[in-house]
Amino acid sequence: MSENPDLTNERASGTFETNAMAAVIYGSEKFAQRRREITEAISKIPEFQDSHPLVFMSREEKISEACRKLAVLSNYWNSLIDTSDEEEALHLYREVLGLEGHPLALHETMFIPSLIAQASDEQQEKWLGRAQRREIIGCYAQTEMGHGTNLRALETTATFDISTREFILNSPTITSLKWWPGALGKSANWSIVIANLIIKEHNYGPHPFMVQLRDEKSHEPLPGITVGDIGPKMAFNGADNGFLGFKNYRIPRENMLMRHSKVTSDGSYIKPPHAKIGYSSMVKVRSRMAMDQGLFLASALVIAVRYSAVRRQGYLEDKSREVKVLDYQTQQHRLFPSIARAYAFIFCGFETIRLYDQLLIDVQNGNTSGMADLHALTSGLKSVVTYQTGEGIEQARMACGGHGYSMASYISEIYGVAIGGCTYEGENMVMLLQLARYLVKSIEMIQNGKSRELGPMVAYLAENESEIDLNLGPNEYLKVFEYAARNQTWRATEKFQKLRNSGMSNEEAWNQASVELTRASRLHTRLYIMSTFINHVGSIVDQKVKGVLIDLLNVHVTYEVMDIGIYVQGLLSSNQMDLIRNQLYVSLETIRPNAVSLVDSFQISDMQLRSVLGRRDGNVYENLFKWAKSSPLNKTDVLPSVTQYLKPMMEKSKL
Ligand SMILES: CC/C=C\C/C=C\C/C=C\C/C=C\CC/C=C/C(=O)SCCNC(=O)CCNC(=O)[C@H](O)C(C)(C)COP(=O)(O)OP(=O)(O)OC[C@H]1O[C@@H](n2cnc3c(N)ncnc32)[C@H](O)[C@@H]1OP(=O)(O)O
Ligand SMILES: Cc1cc2nc3c(=O)[nH]c(=O)nc-3n(C[C@H](O)[C@H](O)[C@H](O)COP(=O)(O)OP(=O)(O)OC[C@H]3O[C@@H](n4cnc5c(N)ncnc54)[C@H](O)[C@@H]3O)c2cc1C
Repeated sequence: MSENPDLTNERASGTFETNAMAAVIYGSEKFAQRRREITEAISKIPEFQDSHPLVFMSREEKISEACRKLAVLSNYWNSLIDTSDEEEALHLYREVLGLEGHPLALHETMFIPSLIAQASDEQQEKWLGRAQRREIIGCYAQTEMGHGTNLRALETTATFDISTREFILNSPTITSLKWWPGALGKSANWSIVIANLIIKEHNYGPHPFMVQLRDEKSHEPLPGITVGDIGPKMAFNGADNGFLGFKNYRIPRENMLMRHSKVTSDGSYIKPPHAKIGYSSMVKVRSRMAMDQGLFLASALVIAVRYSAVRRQGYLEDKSREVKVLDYQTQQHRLFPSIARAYAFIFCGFETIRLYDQLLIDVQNGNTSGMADLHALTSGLKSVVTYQTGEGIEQARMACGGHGYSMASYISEIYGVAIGGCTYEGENMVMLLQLARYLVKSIEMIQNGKSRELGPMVAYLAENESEIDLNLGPNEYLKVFEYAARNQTWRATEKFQKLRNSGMSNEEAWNQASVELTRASRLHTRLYIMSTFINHVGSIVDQKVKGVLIDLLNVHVTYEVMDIGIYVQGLLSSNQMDLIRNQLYVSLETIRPNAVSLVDSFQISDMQLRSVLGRRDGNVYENLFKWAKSSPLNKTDVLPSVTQYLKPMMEKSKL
């Protein structure tokens, strides 16, 4: 069937090449090209297609479907991608497995990275190759039923038995059961388990252990292990998040991951070079989250923007033809700032992935000085991007009206998966407060006359306000954001200090200032996102692409500043606020002809999108009808439940 002419016209009105834009989004022409090649190659392999729409499947069917595809994938793996390239691998996973989770998700995102960061060279020799070849399937078991956030209160123990040189793992209470780890329930046969290291009755706190859970031949749980699935979730139902308990389960001493902390055979403990070095797997995932969430948001926007360009409802001036809903200013205001955020998140994502890779090298060379900075940055970023992604996806759903609420749009699934990110890898409020600790310390340095020692990301906290001339462009908006973040950070810190100086304990003062502190963290992070966006656009060579991204940046800076209006009242007059508001409306109009091309540029395939509304060809209505007819409820005209219950009820009522 040919493309819907409304979309053809939209594509014709674009002022740039989508391939050139994709090269900017994905960091290089080479990777953008590789993505397309991988997508193209997969589309020719029929076994990778869903056997029927995932949304009609039960959990068991979804998991089985994911396993089927993984088995097929293992035959093609080496021919489809450069296996040493993590980004290619993740693209392949996204295309084939989608976003609902699968048995290898945690293997790739946490198990292998934990081995790389935490296992000694000998341990890597033993396990890493096996994991990379997928001879074993691993997961990351840290969270317990009773504790996820407060890692110091985890209850699982690994007690060193000096006589046998083994660790004995135990789950002493119900609340100590590991609870949530992805792929633990039914798929993984090995796990990195975080347990309290106990030697001669001294608790050294949480440490990572490599633990075999299931027999490698029969896949049956090993004696001493209780393991299973935790049941259906809001989303991610293609994944078997699990529970795990230990009863006097013994593992060799060599199974404690010993790159950094060590236990010798006589039971001596060797400290790591940094107390939180064992948390690196979390930092790794957090450093990926801006990118992953940017892509979730992008997916919802591809659907909503394409659909809005073919959906006609109501009239503007021309009463002879209904208007595309994308032409309404309210629709543009609902969608375009989110397009800008999706771009901004992806740009930040590439930056934080690069920073993590550098940190990993530094730490392997004994330099842990960058850990606190990256922890603070990624803590704030994961919190802000997950929250704003959730907001943006929900707006995208509403922008699709009634059909957005149907699973045919697939937006609800994207939403459910994306907002999981507000919780996993550290609950958002908790992580904002981690960043706040860093910000408060920065203010204390300024108060102690050490402004010069501040890192580049917080140097603005020591600056004075300057005059703002909004006609000068994005950098002036950045100054507005700096003002807001600086003011709020000082205000929150001073509140905390005042409470503490009044005699309150440090903890209670912190608690009573915590809402204000989280606000400071959000503003600081949004400033970082904006400045990364500005820097990125500044570095673009292709002038057509750059021109459109400047337009998109204008949407971003004006929208973001309007959104934080309450924090800039002392800086901007109401006339200046009106000016910004009007600039935003103008920016929405400017970007309108490029809206479809901007979302096309994400190059997210129909196969991955799984959305009837977001189809690239825009043939929504005929496919919506086809999709509804394929619903299992429509297999028969009369359901057994009607025959069994409703008919007798109606018959009875007639009497
Ligand atoms: C193949 C896949 C295909 C596609 C992928 C696509 C998309 C991806 C999609 C889905 C991913 C799927 C599933 C998600 C998997 C989820 C996994 C998990 O959730 S794992 C569990 C995560 N758990 C957490 O995040 C727990 C949160 N809690 C903590 O991190 C800590 O407890 C907390 C930091 C809150 C406090 O720690 P605690 O030990 O109590 O600290 P303490 O108060 O003693 O000290 C604080 C002190 O330490 C500093 N610090 C803390 N953490 C770090 C760190 N990581 N690095 C450096 N420093 C750290 C902190 O700043 C503070 O310092 P100061 O005292 O202020 O100096
Ligand atoms: C989809 C998904 C996948 C997951 N995958 C894994 C996995 O693979 N492996 C794994 O180990 N875990 C996994 N988890 C668990 C996840 O990491 C935890 O649920 C998460 O870290 C939050 O911890 P919690 O559940 O204990 O929340 P809680 O800490 O109980 O949060 C409840 C409330 O208390 C508040 N709160 C808690 N502490 C503080 C504080 N100090 N200050 C202020 N407020 C506070 C929070 O902000 C929140 O509002 C997964 C979770 C989900 C949803």
